[in-house]
Amino acid sequence: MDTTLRDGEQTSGVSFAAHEKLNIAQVLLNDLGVNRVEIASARVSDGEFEAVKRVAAWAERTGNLHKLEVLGFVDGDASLNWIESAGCRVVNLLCKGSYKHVTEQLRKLPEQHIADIRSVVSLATEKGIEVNVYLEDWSNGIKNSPDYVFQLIDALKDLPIRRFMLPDTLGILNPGNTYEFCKQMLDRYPDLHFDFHAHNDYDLAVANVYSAVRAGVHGVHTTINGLGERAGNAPLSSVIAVIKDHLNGQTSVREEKINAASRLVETYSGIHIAPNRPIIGEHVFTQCAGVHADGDSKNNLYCNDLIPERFGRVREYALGKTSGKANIRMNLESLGIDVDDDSMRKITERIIELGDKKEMVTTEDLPYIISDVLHHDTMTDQRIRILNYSLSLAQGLRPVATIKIEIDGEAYQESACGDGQYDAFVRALRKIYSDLGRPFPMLTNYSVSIPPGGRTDAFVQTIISWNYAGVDFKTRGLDADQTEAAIKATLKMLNKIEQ
Ligand SMILES: CC(=O)SCCNC(=O)CCNC(=O)[C@H](O)C(C)(C)COP(=O)(O)OP(=O)(O)OC[C@H]1O[C@@H](n2cnc3c(N)ncnc32)[C@H](O)[C@@H]1OP(=O)(O)O
Ligand SMILES: CC(C)C(=O)C(=O)O
Repeated sequence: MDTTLRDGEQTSGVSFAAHEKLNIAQVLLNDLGVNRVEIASARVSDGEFEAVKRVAAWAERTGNLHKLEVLGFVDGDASLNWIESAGCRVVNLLCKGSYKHVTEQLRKLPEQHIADIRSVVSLATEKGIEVNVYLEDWSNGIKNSPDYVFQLIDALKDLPIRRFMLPDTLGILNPGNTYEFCKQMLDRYPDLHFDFHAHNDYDLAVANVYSAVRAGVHGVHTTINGLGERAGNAPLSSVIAVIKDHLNGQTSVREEKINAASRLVETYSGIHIAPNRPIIGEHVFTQCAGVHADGDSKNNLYCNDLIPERFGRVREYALGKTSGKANIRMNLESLGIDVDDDSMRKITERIIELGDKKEMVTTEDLPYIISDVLHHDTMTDQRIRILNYSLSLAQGLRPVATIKIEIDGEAYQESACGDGQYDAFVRALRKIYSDLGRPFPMLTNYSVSIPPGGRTDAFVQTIISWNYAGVDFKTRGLDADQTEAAIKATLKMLNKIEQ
């Protein structure tokens, strides 16, 4: 069960708009093939009610309604009415899984709490709403008040409850005791369905899911990109890979769709994915060390089972201080450039030198480096050139760009207004491309930074991400002026798409 839209939205700073919730639910159920999604907590807000209504209407039309779940409270008919009016049919009832939570948060005796739960379950059954039960703070409960946990389950086990869901609410478990506690539940209640819900406070969420599955739980909860309260939940990407590769298990999730889903949630949530996050991080399929690149060219000696293509990604070879000839050759090959051994040595030396200065080098920088190092103009191979441009910026007026470019020796000129100087530049460029009937890539990200480590000569680095014919790539420009850096990155893109 994926709870990106409920626990994931409990990440500090995250709030999904209704259309974003709908889109994420569609991606989870249609593209990824997740079995169930938890889309909200009941009673949260009017906006949340509208969002749930919208997702439920779509799910009803497409036969997915039984896969939508909403967290509800033990509050008589209040949560149930909310869920019913929003058009949903499954409640995940938030019951207290530790003695501490019942007595200190609800300030009730276990018997009173059990009576309240019974009454909600009975109301839900009357309304035709299916019930799953969360045992909130179960990990603490099973450690410190197991008698209460068993009293609760003994009292509920014969009610129409489809699943009992065991949360490690505070992320306090480790792989050893997750196994032990889950096994205890499964052995004591062999006829009940148990889900495990991990939290990542000790960075053990995925390891704990691994142990819970080994112990035999029937379902696990995940979120895209590991979003969730505090340090988050178990990320779907890693859980799917671990179940397949380490537990020899099968899931319904289509691995090759994971990357696109992660990027979508990254955009909607505004929570950046760390570049070294397994499976989905930007750099996790990039080999940096020369020895690794060399080994890959000799029967993929440095590849494991996490083949990037499994997850809709590609292997890359970084260029920098730790590059050897193998890294550079792989990149040159991808550009269709062949150089002799002496030139290769000189290019390698220059890239190492740039790496020593903390400069980032991308594949698209290579033709420029080659021109510079070999003192011959490989740039004559460049089919597109920017001949002239003027950018205007005036108080109270929209910026205007006039540009003149050359494509295969033919010059073209256009002007356009934009929201900023670079936007105006790109709009003018788009006009030329559109008049010529040439496709133009989609700009998917734009970041400006000082090169890592800072530079005294005040250079700025603009890295632009593009998508062209379904392929994602980046180009980089370095200049004292931010807009000029972006224009340099754009020129690299224009020539890259011609290859
Ligand atoms: C571990 C988890 O992730 S649990 C996540 C549960 N989901 C959420 O909390 C969703 C977001 N929450 C909200 O929008 C709000 O907190 C609401 C609408 C649920 C309640 O709002 P408020 O009425 O303002 O109460 P507030 O948030 O201050 O306190 C929570 C109340 O719920 C009670 N409560 C806690 N757990 C439960 C439960 N399982 N069932 C019923 N009531 C509960 C608390 O005892 C407290 O009641 P009190 O005010 O009478 O002491
Ligand atoms: C909803 C609750 C049970 C939860 O997310 C947790 O305890 O971690």
